[in-house]
Amino acid sequence: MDKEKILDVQDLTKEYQMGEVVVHALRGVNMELYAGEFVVILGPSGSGKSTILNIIGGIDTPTKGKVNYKGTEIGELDEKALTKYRREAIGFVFQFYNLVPNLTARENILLASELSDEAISVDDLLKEIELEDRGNHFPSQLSGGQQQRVAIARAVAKNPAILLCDEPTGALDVTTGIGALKVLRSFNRNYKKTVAIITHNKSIGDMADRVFYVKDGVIEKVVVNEHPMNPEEVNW
Ligand SMILES: Nc1ncnc2c1ncn2[C@@H]1O[C@H](COP(=O)(O)OP(=O)(O)OP(=O)(O)O)[C@@H](O)[C@H]1O
Repeated sequence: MDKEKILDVQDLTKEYQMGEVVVHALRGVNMELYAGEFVVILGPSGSGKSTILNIIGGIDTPTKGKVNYKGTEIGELDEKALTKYRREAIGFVFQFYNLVPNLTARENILLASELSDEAISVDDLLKEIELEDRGNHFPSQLSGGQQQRVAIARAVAKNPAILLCDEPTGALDVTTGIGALKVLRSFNRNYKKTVAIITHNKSIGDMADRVFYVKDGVIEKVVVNEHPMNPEEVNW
């Protein structure tokens, strides 16, 4: 069966006018995301990865080009519909976990689940991230890797179709980084969510179904892995 194309990105450009100089962050990006795929976006610093992710996620707008989500052009949505898209279709995970410090792990996840009518149960999520006995702990009482797992559960809680992750392992060491990748992979496989990860770490590409290589504001190459590795097999 053909995979469902969930997101179609066409000819995105993004320019910043910096005084006399125009910075071309994106120069015509085309990409397709398919339902249930685990996608890795690789590329050097400044190549445009975060810009792509932020535009896809509806938190930035392109200078030109289109993002089509399941048949809807997100550039044509009014503010209310765009907010709904951001809330319901997209989950974000960042390098620094951005948990609310005076809320427990459980409350951080619960807060996000209240944004959706189709939220995933917090107990299921705490189990999935192997922190079922730490739900009542505050972020400062958790390690970096544990906090990132809570941040991932929080992003998944509202049951979004697409999870966008900007350097989710950037602040973690190998062991805890692989722990975060395992959680992302299990959400991807168990809940059939599309997961897109930006990373500098080429070896993480080995666990992707599809790898996009970004260079100088364009997609230079797309590689499909017929046999993606398990997170624990990735040679960091
Ligand atoms: N607000 C802004 N104003 C001006 N230039 C910007 C702005 N945001 C991004 N840029 C420029 O756009 C280009 C792409 O930036 P982007 O953050 O998307 O790259 P990246 O591949 O995610 O980099 P990194 O891996 O270092 O995070 C860079 O040259 C950057 O300096």
